[in-house]
Parts: sequence; C-alpha cells; structure tokens
Amino acid sequence: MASYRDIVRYFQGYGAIAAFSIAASSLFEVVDLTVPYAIGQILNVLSKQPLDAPLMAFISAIATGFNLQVSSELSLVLLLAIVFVVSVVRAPIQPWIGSWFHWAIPLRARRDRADLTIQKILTLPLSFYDENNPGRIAGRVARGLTNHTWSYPEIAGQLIPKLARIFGIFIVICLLEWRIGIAFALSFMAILGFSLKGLRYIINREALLDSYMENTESRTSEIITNIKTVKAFAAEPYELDRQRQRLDRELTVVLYRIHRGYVRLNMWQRTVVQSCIFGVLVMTLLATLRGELSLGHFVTLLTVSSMAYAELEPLSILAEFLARRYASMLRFHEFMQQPVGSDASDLNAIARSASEYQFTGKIEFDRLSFGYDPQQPILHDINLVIEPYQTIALVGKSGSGKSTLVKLLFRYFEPTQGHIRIDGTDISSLAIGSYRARLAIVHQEVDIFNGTIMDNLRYGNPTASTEDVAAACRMARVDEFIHELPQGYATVVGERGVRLSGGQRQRLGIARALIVDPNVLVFDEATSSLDYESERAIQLAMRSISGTRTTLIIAHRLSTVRDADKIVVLDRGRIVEVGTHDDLLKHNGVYARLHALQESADVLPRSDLL
Ligand SMILES: Nc1ncnc2c1ncn2[C@@H]1O[C@H](COP(=O)(O)OP(=O)(O)OP(=O)(O)O)[C@@H](O)[C@H]1O
Repeated sequence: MASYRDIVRYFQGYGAIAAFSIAASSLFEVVDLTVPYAIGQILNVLSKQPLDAPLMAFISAIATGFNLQVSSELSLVLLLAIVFVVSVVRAPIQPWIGSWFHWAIPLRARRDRADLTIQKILTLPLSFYDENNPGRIAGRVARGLTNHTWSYPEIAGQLIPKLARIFGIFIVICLLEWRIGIAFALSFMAILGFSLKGLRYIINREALLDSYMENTESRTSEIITNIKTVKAFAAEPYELDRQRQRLDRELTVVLYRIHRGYVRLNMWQRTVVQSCIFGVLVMTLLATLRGELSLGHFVTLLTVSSMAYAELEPLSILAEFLARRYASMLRFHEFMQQPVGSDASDLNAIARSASEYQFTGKIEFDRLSFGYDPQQPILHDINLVIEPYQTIALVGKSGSGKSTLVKLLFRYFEPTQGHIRIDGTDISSLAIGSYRARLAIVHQEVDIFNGTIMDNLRYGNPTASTEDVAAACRMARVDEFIHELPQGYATVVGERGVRLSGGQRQRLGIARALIVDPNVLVFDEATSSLDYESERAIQLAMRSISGTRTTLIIAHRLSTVRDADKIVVLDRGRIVEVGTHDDLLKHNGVYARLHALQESADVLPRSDLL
C-alpha cells in the first residue's frame, strides 16, 4: 500500500537542497514581518510615542558607532533603511534562492522518476499487461508524474513558508500582547483542525473519482485499439452510451460530493476567519483604549493578524489542490510498487552481454508442467528433445498449450515443475537477456514500430551490416516488395507511414528475426491470418530457413508443417503424438484425423478445421 511517505521519497536525493530552499523561503516570509513592525514604530515616532526598548537600544548603538545624536530623524531614517533592506534588497535575491529550487527539484525528480517508470514498464511481468490495458497504465503514470511535479512548488514554496510566517506572526502578537496571541493561536488551531477533517472526507472521494477516471480512460484506449471491431459491429452508439454513463458517474462524484464538499468547507472557513478577524479587532481596540497598547502596536498587531488570516484562503486553496492530487499520486506509487517479473534483469546488462552465448540449438523439455494459475495446470509432463538445426512443428487444437510452451521457452513464465535445457544447460541458470538474445520469434501479428523499414529490420540487431540485412530480406522474401515502396528501405512505416499488408508485415517480421541470427527461431502461427498467396511466400521463406538453425513452427494449417523433421501433436496440454508427416498419417491418430479434415474441407471456415 502506498502512503504519503512514498510521496516524500519521490523527491529522494534532493533532501539537502530542498531543506535549504524551504528554510530560505520560510525565513523570507518571517523577515517580511519586520515591515509592518517598522511601520508601527514609524507611527510611534510621528505620534511622539516611545519606541520599543530593543529597537531604541539598536538606534543608540548605531548613533554611538557613527558619532550621531539620537533623534526622531535618525530613528525614521533607520526604520526606513530596515524597510528598504527587507523589501527592496530582498526582492531580486528571493526568486533565485526560493523559486529556482522549488521548480528545479521537481523537474529533476520528474526526469528521474520518468526513467524509473520506463524501467518499470519494461520489467513488469507479461501477466500484468494481460490484466491492465495501455490506457489505464499510461493515464496513471502521466497523472502521477504531473501531480508530483505541480505539488512540490506549492508545498515547498508556499505551504511550508506560509505556515512559518503564521508562526512568526503568532510570536510577534505574543510579544505585543500575549492574551491576543493565545486567542489567535486557538482560532488557528480550530480552523486547521476543522479544515483537515473536511479534507479527509474529500480525499476519500477523490480516490473514488480517480478510479472511475482510470476505468473511463481504459475503455477509451480499448475503443481506439479495437476501433475496427467497434465499427464493424456498428457498436459506436453502444460505446458512446457506456462512456457517457461513466462520464455522468464521474460528474456526480466530482460535482455533488467533491466540489460541494470544497464549497461547504470554504464557506465555514470564511465565516470562522472573518469572525476571528473581528474578534481580534475588538480585543486589540479594547487593549489600546485601556492603554495596554501603543498606537503603533495597535496598527502592527492589526496588520500582522490580518496578514495571517489573509494567508488562510490561499492555504486552503493549496490544500484543496493537494487533496485533489493526493489519490492519483498514491495510485502512481501503487503502480511503481508492482513486483517486477521473474524475467526482469539488469536492463543495461542485457545490452552489454547480448552475444554472451552461442548455442547449437538443442532443446529439451524435461517433465515440464505449468499453469498460469498453479491450481489449474495447462501443460502436463511434457517430454521432448529437439536436435540442433531441426525443424519442429507444434500442432493441436486451439487452447492445447502450444503458445504457452513457447512462452516458457522464452522464460516469460517459469515452469511449475520440470526443466527446459538448451545445449544441456537449464535455461533458468542462464542470464535471461543474453539467453533471449539467441532466440527470435515471429508472431501472428507482427508489431511494426514507427520508423523506416530499415529501423524495423534492425530492431533486434542495430549494428547489422547492410549485407546481412539484404541477405535476411532475400531469405524472408522481403526484397520482392521492398523495391515497390516509395523509398525502399528508407520508407517510413507504422504510425505515420506507409501501411504494409499482412503478408508484407509477416515477411518483415521474419527478416527482422533472421537479422538477429538466432540459434532458435519460432514461428507462432505466422501464416494463420494470411491469404494463400502470402502463405505460400512465407512457406517458401520458412523452407529456405529450415536446416540453418533450430526452428519451431506453431501452425494451424498442416500444409505449413508437412516438411518438418518432427511434428508434435498437443492435446489439452499433453503430447499425444510425435513423428514425421508420413509417420503420423500412417499412425492414423489425431494428426491423421486433422489432416483428413483439412484436406477434404478446404471450403470450410478455418475455425472448423482445428
Ligand atoms: N496469460 C494467460 N493467463 C491465463 N491463462 C492463459 C493465458 N494465456 C493462455 N491461457 C490459457 O492457457 C491455455 C493454453 O493457451 P495457449 O495460448 O497456449 O494455447 P494454444 O494451443 O497456443 O492456442 P491457440 O492455437 O488458440 O493459440 C488456454 O486455456 C488459455 O485460456
């Protein structure tokens, strides 16, 4: 659970400079009080009333030091000099000692934390992304960082110095008339206690609002990602209606619970503050009439107490801002406290040791069992040996565990039981980044990053030579379409560039994988969403790769895997058959049945085949 301590720790590393700048700003606020005091004493000089003893001693010391006569003129000049130093001389210094640091610290901290946030995003386990969509994560991170950045100057540059100023005012009032000082302190404690109680209620509502807002953002992000499906199903009115309901729910909370709470709090604060100001005026006037206060002290006391009460309104606005942001700051820290995946490694180490291993590509699955939920096993007792440079096909019904087996090979998840070995070494004992760098995968949906074709090709190996890229592109048959693109390899694709067809993306994905020169290459249903012509091109590419490295092919279409050295048939998480295409046909088991179905039913929808 995140707490206010995490908010303080966000600025860790800047403690000394923060303490200095906060102390300096507080000092400026307190020193400011000399102005109304000096003006009160000027009034005493003008009305021929005595000056305060400490001030008189100071004026006498100056007069003696400079061989001058103590006079009203000298007193006025010195008092004016104090006002000049405290107001005019201070003015150009204050922004550099106060404001500069009040922004420099959060801006630097923001950079540090944004860096950590990216590290966190890169190292969170895949299961986290299965449960949280990009909109929710991005919204939480962005709001968290922004709210910390905005809150720091308000706390360090305003809230704390203003509280110091109020404390200074209390001391001044006590020195002038202690009974009014006590009344002043009591009124402040009452106002602060009452405000804190009100704010606590509002903060809870803000947390509710924040979670509602995350839900709305999350759905908006889903709508954007799945916009084709939304339109295809003519679901726009439904989505609009759902989002409207969410927005209305947010408005109800923000308007009737939160905003009304602030207005009510503000109403009470104002009423109490004005009553206190009036009370202090009456008490001060009575003390002056009784002769307990000079005219100068009367003016000073009224001025400083009004200054103190005047601070209450900006302070309560600040407290309101902080309360509005508090919940989202805590949610940011909850995100940052998410445990990283078991595959999280030192991010810098991955790059340094990318070529640490070289494998022949022999893979052994040894009594392997696994379940995303340990109570519900998905894979049971998998035993399989893949020899170097072999091409192995994994086939089986949807949900039989083919992709899960590959996820375990990539160490996205750890097995519940058993081992996976590469060249005889348990993969769990290898440096994960270096190990993965020797593997490559081509998914059904090839992700294209915004950038040129060349950037995308070199994604896994930025230092690949042009010859290596060209060779991989020939093997993956990328060269067949690259020349038709406006700028060849320099054509911008992705977010703001030329769109590639499904088959072109697949071929680009294969070339990208080959450029890494992996020891093990996996095709995870790489041809499933392609038309026959594109599928044929990919099959030819696969055929030319076959024998150059260990290759695992997950496929629904059996025509893709006919040439594999070994076909492994999975059923409900168990290996039920292993052999070549011909062996398995002869065996007349599950594979033969699936094959017969596909051969005889080319006209059937694909979902009926497997
Ligand atoms: N991230 C996950 N969390 C929980 N369960 C999952 C997760 N991914 C897959 N599963 C479950 O694991 C089982 C095996 O899924 P897997 O994707 O490995 O099957 P598959 O044979 O590759 O299927 P397909 O051919 O449809 O891709 C399924 O029941 C699926 O619901």
